[in-house]
Amino acid sequence: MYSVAMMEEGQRGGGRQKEDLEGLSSGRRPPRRGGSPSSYSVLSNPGESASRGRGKGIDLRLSFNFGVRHQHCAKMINRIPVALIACGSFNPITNMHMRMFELARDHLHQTGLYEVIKGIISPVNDRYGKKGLVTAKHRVAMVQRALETSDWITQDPWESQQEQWVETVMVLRHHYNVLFHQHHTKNGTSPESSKALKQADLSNAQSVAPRLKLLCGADVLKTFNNPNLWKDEHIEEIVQKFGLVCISRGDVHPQRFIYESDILFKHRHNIHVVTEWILNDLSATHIRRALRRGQSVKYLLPESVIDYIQQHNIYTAESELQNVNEMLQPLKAQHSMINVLND
Ligand SMILES: Nc1ncnc2c1ncn2[C@@H]1O[C@H](COP(=O)(O)OP(=O)(O)OP(=O)(O)O)[C@@H](O)[C@H]1O
Ligand SMILES: NC(=O)c1ccc[n+]([C@@H]2O[C@H](COP(=O)(O)O)[C@@H](O)[C@H]2O)c1
Repeated sequence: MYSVAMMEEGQRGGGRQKEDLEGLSSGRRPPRRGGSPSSYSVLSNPGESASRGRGKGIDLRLSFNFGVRHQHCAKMINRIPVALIACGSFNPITNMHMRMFELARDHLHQTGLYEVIKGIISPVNDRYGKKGLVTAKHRVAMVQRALETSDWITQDPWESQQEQWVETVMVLRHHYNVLFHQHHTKNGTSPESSKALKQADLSNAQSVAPRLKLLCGADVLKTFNNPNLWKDEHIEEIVQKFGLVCISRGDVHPQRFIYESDILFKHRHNIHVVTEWILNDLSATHIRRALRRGQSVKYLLPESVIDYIQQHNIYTAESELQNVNEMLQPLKAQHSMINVLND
């Protein structure tokens, strides 16, 4: 069902996204939608961040925020709704994981094409087999605490609750189906009527089914290169049918991997590369190491997560030995296939 409903962005709208991306990378303004003179500068509005999220403080910003929010909503009309999903270990979740969502949302809004409607964090299944991976029960609880401060990023433990490790494309298919059904329930439409609407113009934005894009760091894009880790047809499905938002990580820039891969290059217009200019090398591995050594991790992850880690004494020399002699599940599957072929 989802394959009918989804389409590569570059195939629609006469390649407008391509223009937008080129416009952005060259510093040109992306083309405006609906002729509004400032429709792309949604997030450059100084009141914007105050109008999102917190919003509980009663002060003079209230009336100002109302105006800004109203303006913000007006600017979001006719945009393609997008949900972003990040799959990973989150062992533990760090500030950078949440920042990744903020960077991606800013970027997509600034294209003038999309409205990001939600973020989803999907912690990997315990059977993934990664060294030092603590149980999903703890990783999910930590993500839950971290997300208390976000009004748009959510967590979905579906992946972690499956019997086995699940390939990322399956996770995307599952969440796309959920989104698709939620959309129709909300609008009181049938999935069939939406297929026709998808071909129609975007003026009826409420009726446009949301897209789901995979959000990841450049290191994940780099692993696409490893044929034992990812199947080509899965990579193709991810970039063609869903789309990718990839954040640069340290000095790892995704453009090279896109250029060097035929599949990624072919679907490059469905890959959004976002540069994080505020460089930091924050990773869950660094956090676990510091914790094992009794060093402070304050300001690298939310206080509520640090409290949880301390209460449950999660990261120790022992926990780091989890799966130490294990092969990653995707490699294992490939390995057994090669053995069968050799027999
Ligand atoms: N500093 C960062 N910059 C950009 N992306 C990041 C950063 N940290 C994590 N990510 C991204 O977040 C997602 C989830 O990552 P994951 O849970 O594996 O965290 P990690 O910090 O890379 O973990 P580990 O150090 O254990 O490998 C991945 O797509 C990863 O690329
Ligand atoms: N073939 C696949 O679908 C495949 C292969 C390797 C990793 N992954 C996913 O990528 C993410 C990587 O997480 P880590 O960076 O923590 O290893 C995980 O969610 C994992 O399930 C998927």
